[in-house]
Amino acid sequence: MTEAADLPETPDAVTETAVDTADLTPAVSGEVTPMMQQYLGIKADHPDCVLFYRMGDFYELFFDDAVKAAAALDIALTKRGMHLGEPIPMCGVPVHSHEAYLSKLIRKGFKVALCEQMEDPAEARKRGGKALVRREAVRIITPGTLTEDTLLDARRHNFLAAVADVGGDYGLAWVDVSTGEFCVQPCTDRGLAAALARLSPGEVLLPDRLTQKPDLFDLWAEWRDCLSPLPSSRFDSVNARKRLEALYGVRDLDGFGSFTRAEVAAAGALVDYVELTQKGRLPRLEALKRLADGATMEIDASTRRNLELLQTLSGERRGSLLAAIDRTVTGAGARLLSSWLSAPLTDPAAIDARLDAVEALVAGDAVRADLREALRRCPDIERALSRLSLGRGGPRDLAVIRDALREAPSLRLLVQRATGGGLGAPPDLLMGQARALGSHDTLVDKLERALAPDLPLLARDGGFIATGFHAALDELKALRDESRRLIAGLQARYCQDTGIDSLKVKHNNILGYFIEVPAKRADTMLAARKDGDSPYIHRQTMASAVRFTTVELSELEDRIRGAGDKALALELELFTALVTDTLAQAAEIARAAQALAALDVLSGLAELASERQYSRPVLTGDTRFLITDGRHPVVEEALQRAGGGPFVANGCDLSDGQRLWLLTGPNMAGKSTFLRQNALIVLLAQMGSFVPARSAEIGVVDRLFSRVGAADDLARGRSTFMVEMVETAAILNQATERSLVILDEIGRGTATFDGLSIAWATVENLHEVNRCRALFATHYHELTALAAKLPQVSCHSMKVKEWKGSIIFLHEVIAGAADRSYGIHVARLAGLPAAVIHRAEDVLKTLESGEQGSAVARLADDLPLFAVALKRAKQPEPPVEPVAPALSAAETAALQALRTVNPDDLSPRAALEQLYALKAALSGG
Ligand SMILES: Nc1ncnc2c1ncn2[C@@H]1O[C@H](COP(=O)(O)OP(=O)(O)OP(=O)(O)O)[C@@H](O)[C@H]1O
Repeated sequence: MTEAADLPETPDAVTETAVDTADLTPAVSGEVTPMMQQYLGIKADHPDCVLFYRMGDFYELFFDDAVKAAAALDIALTKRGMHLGEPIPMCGVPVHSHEAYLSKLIRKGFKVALCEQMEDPAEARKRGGKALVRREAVRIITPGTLTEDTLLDARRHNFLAAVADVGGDYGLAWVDVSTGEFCVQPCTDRGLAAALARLSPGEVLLPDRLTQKPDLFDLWAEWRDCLSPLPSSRFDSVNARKRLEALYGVRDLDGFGSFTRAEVAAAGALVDYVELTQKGRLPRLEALKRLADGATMEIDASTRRNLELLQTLSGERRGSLLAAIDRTVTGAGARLLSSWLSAPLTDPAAIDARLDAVEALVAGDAVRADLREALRRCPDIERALSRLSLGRGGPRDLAVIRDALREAPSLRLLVQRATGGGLGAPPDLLMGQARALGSHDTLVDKLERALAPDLPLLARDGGFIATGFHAALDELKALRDESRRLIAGLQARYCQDTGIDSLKVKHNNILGYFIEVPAKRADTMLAARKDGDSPYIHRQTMASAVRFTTVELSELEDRIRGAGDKALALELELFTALVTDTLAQAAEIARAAQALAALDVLSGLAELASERQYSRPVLTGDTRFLITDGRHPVVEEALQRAGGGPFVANGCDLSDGQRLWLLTGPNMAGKSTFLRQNALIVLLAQMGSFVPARSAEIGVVDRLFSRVGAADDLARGRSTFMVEMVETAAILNQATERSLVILDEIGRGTATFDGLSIAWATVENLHEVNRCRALFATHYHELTALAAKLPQVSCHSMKVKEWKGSIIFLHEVIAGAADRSYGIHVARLAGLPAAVIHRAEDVLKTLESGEQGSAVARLADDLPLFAVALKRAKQPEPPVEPVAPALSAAETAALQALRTVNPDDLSPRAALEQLYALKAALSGG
């Protein structure tokens, strides 16, 4: 954030006296001042935005905008001027610190239109004393279109997404405006939910019409804070195709791949929106890429949340899988890692390509260390490039590009040394990155020569071109600096002449250079002036100081301003030329940026594997699942950090014949940890990472589902049990033979028998219908009886040791069902009062000896097979015959009377009377 102190006090800053009440108060009440007319005109063009109206060194907000923003920003709401006889509510933020306020507003869901002064106030004055400074909205800032580093998280993508539908098909497009990544994918409505969950966009554009579609109500509720509905006409696929063809300068978009009409409509609407918000300036957008349906593992939003992939259930990064595996050293690498983790692949060959690269870097310790060291020196090119292409970049963005590209040659050499893992040559994926790094010597050399060591954030602050780069500029700067030395000399002379030690020559934007002396010392100077023999001309009297100038000082100021203005103008010209040179190679630079990010991710994954002894998984096209000595990546790390005992590794074999594991065991024994660790191992394997296991053979998983943990979704009016059932329903309706399902304690949120029955039927459905690989943890020991009936069900339990009336959790998964649940032991551990524990033991004894237990145990034998139940479910329900209710004469009369009533014709009072009359008729009155 630029601090006030960084702002140059030079005469060239664009200023205007901050809010002048006169500009906002009409001479005749009821009229509208020219400035207010200008404001209202711009505001009318941006009705859905908060308008930041630039006035000198402030952005001012008026009327409703001021009221809303003052509350959201917690800043003072005041009143300034009059409009139609009423005072105008107003608040303002300083320009130099406005980004912090902007970021707060955007995070709270506002859109902001930035309205700038388009000319120097001096220019406006030339048109006439009262002429208004020209202003225009130069940009609309929305959550999905941010580019400033201060508004973005360096380690996270910020996607803007658009959804379109054409003839029942959906198309999803997304772009990261700050990096230029631009993709589309075809979707079904279910796939749409999973894809949005994967991208986690900051803003979602959609046609108005879709907000009314009942099937999607739930989905929109989930994204309600990010939705930007637009007129449906903006999603016209024919216009969108033309828009995209014009963007890429091609005659036919098919050269980029074949896209559905819905995809084209979504991508076109996105480009339009970006152009609209950037007021006609498009950022550099990469060639449109298509993510084929099924190319990545489908993971729905609740599974992502439950497995705490990118953040924990409480919303923190720390404690998530991402935080545990992130060893990247650059922002771009961190963003790519999070994309890979969000979208694990399903093609074994593509996964193997990544694993080959990781393996080569695991084996080459020295290469990896050098590579990571070089990457650490690479700043974020992607975002710098995007700011430059939007005309919003500064000298530091050029330096970023220079510094990162400078590393390309040494990185290329390092990659060529990555031949570890018994491979004769570096793996293809690494070599591909080495080539993509490209050669940028000429540009780097030019930027190295051009840029000064200390760079301002904004080009307009000047002083960023290195001495020696441009002779004419050096001359102007020498002249300007010489004049500044003369000013210092003048100050010394004036101190001596007046005998006032505290006399200073100062500068501000309104007066320019002036001489300032404390008020109590000014009398002699003022008196001398009256006598006519003083060079000091009075300019301004303040409470504590008096300001003067001299003819000499004014002349010097003109010289300084002349040289300074010329130097700055020349610097800006040189800046534009450097930006043009850089952008001419934007595509190559972007490729290099992506290669840097990929190298960072691959070497980070290798670092992780070597640090934590992960091993390379084997991915296949079948449905095998064999993990030996698997560990939970997050719990293992947490245990280690806390200095706890070692993590107990556990295997899992879901091969044919035991596709569905029923896992029983006491609370706290480690069931959830085991369930999750297997899901996380699959995720890691399919994203191309080594895994925390001695070995892992996994037939690629198409969809991953988890029903673990429980939380209310009060925002959507769902109780814990309802959430559980909605998630279970999604699994049973969607899991395929290639899916992996993790279910933790289904049915525990309701009455015991209801819960058991639901859990029972769920296991049967998974076994008979979904036929997927599944892990099912439960406290319902009765379920283990199913193992006898269902060939793929295999019972496992968590090993515990009883010792002196207490239990010790061994965290080891063993074959067979647990014989008891130890719930009361855990309750004792948790500190429940002894009386409650004793009473609970008595109750348990009674229950276990009673009839209920044996009744449940007989379930497996007595119930018809699930297949029979399934057949029954598929038969159409017999039509329900309407039964005419028998009514009394009084009821029939009341009903008759009710039919004749037209509620719209009744006043509230008459309605109440009718109601009394009906009640009376009912009781025969
Ligand atoms: N394999 C393991 N090795 C070492 N410690 C473990 C292991 N598994 C779990 N733990 C420890 O035991 C704690 C409880 O594990 P977890 O939550 O998985 O138990 P649970 O059986 O699912 O319990 P509940 O039924 O109450 O949910 C974990 O927080 C962890 O500290």
